Amino acid sequence: MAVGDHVDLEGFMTGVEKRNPGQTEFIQAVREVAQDIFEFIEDKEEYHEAQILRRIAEPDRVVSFRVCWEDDNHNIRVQRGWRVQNNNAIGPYKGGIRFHPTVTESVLKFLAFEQTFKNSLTGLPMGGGKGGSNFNPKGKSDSEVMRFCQSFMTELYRHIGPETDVPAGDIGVGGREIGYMFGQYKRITNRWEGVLTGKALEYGGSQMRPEATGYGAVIFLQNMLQHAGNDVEGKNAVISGSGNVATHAAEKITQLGGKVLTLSDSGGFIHDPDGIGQEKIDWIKELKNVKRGRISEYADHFTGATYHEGARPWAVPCDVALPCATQNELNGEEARELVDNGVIAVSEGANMPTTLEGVDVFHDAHILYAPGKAANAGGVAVSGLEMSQNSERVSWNTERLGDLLHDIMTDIHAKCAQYGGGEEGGYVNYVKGANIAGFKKVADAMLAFGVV
Ligand SMILES: NC(=O)C1=CN([C@@H]2O[C@H](COP(=O)(O)OP(=O)(O)OC[C@H]3O[C@@H](n4cnc5c(N)ncnc54)[C@H](OP(=O)(O)O)[C@@H]3O)[C@@H](O)[C@H]2O)C=CC1
Ligand SMILES: O=C(O)CCC(=O)C(=O)O
Repeated sequence: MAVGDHVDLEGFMTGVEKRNPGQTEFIQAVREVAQDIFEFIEDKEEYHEAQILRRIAEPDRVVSFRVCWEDDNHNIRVQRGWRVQNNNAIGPYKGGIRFHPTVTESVLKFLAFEQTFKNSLTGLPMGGGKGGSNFNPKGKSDSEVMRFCQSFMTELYRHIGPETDVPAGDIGVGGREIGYMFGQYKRITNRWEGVLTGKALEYGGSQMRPEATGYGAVIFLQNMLQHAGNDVEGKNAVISGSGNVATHAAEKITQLGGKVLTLSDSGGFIHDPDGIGQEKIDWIKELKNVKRGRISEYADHFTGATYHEGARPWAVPCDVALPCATQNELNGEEARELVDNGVIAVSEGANMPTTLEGVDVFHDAHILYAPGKAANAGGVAVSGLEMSQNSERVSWNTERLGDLLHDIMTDIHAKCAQYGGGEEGGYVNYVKGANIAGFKKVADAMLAFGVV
């Protein structure tokens, strides 16, 4: 037996905490996975012997670099950039880039760790990675964003490639930023290749990629509800965020006959009892993606809607909730409020938006609860399909991609139900299901490689 084998969960977590001091988000993400995996591998000696979980919880590498750029007033600005390459057992590293002032190494390590399980769940050959910078694109001119992106890529390009690591967008990185980064990669390397996903259709992007994460989270929600004999139709939904994921989740809820009551940004949330239907969603997309405005402006524009400064939307009574903004945006108290108000299902468009205490509240109340690594996997899944289209030099149509997204989300639901089912009263623990199903494929690949 190898040294350190068969430590219990707490012993394992003590080691993770010692090796990653102060990295609270990373430690939280590892704990959430480890508690299920310890139970799963209890009688599976080969995973213990090969120290599989310990190895997945240690990124293959973390690259950190300086990003210098010049603002419009000719001041030299210095930011930090990172790429965390967590695990490439089943395919090239794959995962988004986040530009936000709250970005730290801990945040990117948690995201890359989660991505490893998520990408495995999609069934596509993709490993897990994530990158970003503490750069804040808000309030910057297009020229400033372009200069920052070019400088960021001038270092990043040496660590990525279509067979090595394929980044995409995340918070603060949308079509504009992907365009600037792809242009710079092409300029430096003199190669046109599918090194980024989330590209525009004109230069190798995929149909359905912008919609995929939000639509996927609602398809997963629909699967959970149908598995329990219910449906999205007629349900009131509370959604947080007003970016790519939130607006497309709202769109899909509306298409399936539900009513969206709220959206938010980091300033507060809007509540529209009449429902935020397609026309209003289009208005918000324009507000956020073109005018780069604040969600508070919605309440000035649409009568009947109210804006709640500095608050989150979880106290608004609803049937289903979709956190689609950021990590730890839904705590234990808010989860209890949702449960007390009669929520029946929660589907996470964001990554780790619910605190560990909040997750326990949902499980104790037997709420249908889908963790981000399963529910928001539609985005990276269509990114994987964008990679396939780029390699083949073809473009598939919207219908084909929509069908593939639907099938992949339905398959992820089935895997979660397989590994997370069998609980009292037929309850499915989707966290456990996602963790085990995601882990197993990566772990078995790692076993095949021996000690590397
Ligand atoms: N884009 C994708 O394909 C995928 C995204 N995700 C996850 O979904 C979530 C949203 O990403 P996406 O929609 O792409 O990002 P966007 O940048 O398009 O939108 C982010 C939204 O979240 C809000 N937000 C960001 N940080 C905070 C904060 N600290 N507190 C409150 N609100 C905040 C933003 O408000 P404001 O404008 O005020 O900052 C904005 O409304 C993230 O967790 C991301 O990791 C997961 C899978 C794929
Ligand atoms: O499309 C991708 O590669 C990654 C999307 C992403 O960042 C995520 O799934 O969290």
